Amino acid sequence: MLLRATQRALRRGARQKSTVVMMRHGESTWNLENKFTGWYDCPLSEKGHEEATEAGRLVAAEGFKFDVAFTSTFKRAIRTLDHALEETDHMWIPVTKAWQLNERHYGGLQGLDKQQTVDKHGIEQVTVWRRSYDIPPPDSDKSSEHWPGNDPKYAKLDKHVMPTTESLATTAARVVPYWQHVIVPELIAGKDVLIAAHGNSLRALVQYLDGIPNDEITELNIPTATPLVYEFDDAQEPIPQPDAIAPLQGRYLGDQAAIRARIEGVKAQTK
Ligand SMILES: O=C(O)[C@@H](CO)OP(=O)(O)O
Repeated sequence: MLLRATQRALRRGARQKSTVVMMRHGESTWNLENKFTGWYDCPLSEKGHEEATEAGRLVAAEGFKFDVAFTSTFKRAIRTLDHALEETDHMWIPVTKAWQLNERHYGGLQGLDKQQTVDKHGIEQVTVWRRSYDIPPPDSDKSSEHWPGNDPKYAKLDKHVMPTTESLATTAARVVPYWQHVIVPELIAGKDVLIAAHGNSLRALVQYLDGIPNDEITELNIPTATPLVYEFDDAQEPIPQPDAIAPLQGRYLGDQAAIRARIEGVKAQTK
């Protein structure tokens, strides 16, 4: 019945809008300690749990409804999604945990203190590692706990696709196809989607959605647990939202001045 109604509406040329609310996880224990995290599976800090709960309340206050949710294989994102689902009373919807939405792998930098890394290598080099489009951090050793090929979580996956490091470009090479082949079909089916993921996997996604040039994405930082709302038209193109902070076309929910301060806070993790 629903399918027929949707098909009839599309034949009549009606615009079918879908909503995707995405959020980076709340503060993790390694964010708190200012360590490069990447694929290290640390939990949310106490503040991270509070941030994620507050993010869920902001989404609930706007009355969004969701049909499906996506997150990564990391507990900081999974717990953030749980808080959002609980606050919005959507704990019943199907959740997919996909490694393709994982944080960018930080290679040999994982576990290092960000400021000490600046002190050792200089701010220019560290900014290239953190934010350049296609220059990855040094590789992680394949004998190290930081190589996902040694993690039982990924035992069923082809070890050849498990990264030793990733740039934003190589992160996008897994995030964007996942969006196109798994999430877009949900939008085409008329579903509304909630995503909890990571600073750099979301940077890769919004770069694609908003057509942000490679030399501008370097300036984009995504704050923790701040809902980012995208509306899509019936061609699955983002509809520019009022109050969006350029170059994004989606809008953040919450106090805009506080959000801008949080964005600056992410940038200032290395000085
Ligand atoms: O350490 C990381 O994995 C990421 C996100 O926390 O850090 P950055 O913002 O420096 O890319």
